[in-house]
Amino acid sequence: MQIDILFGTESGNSEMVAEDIASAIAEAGDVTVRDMAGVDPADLVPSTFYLVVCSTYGDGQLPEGAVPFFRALGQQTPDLSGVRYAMYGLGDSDYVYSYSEGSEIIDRALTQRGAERVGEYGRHDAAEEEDPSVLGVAWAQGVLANAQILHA
Ligand SMILES: Cc1cc2nc3c(=O)[nH]c(=O)nc-3n(C[C@H](O)[C@H](O)[C@H](O)COP(=O)(O)O)c2cc1C
Repeated sequence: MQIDILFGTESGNSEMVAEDIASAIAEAGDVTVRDMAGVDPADLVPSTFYLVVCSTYGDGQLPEGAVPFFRALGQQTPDLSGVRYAMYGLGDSDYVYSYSEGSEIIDRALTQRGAERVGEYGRHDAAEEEDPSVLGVAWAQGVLANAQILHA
């Protein structure tokens, strides 16, 4: 199955995580990594499974790279029925009132357009010690195994 990893980043962490996930799951099928900044949400299709990796900036805002994608979701209102995705948010719980909100903004916008979120909502907290890629790879492998896209 085609797996498309979409990252939304401001300072590069989400891109690094997306690339590391792609390397780890390369045997699952055709895996691509794309910056959300260059993705038209109207082009998302049910035959592809999407892994979305997105950080939070400002105070609960989208990272710069995710803004055009979010705007296009609101302006074009594409019908994303049948599209399945899983979400991994990067954030920092020191931002007590806006922890991981950027990914949640994208998550809400996708479900409002009819897409279906699948599996565990992954999160990396920069206030903790864990490596975002190690957690992200384990998250992706779990999601893909549960969705029977990747065999554990
Ligand atoms: C200026 C700034 C603002 C941030 N604001 C938030 C925030 O509101 N909520 C949150 O959960 N994390 C916040 N973070 C943490 C980032 O989401 C975290 O460092 C993440 O790993 C960055 O990923 P990126 O490099 O892909 O953008 C902020 C980080 C910076 C530097």
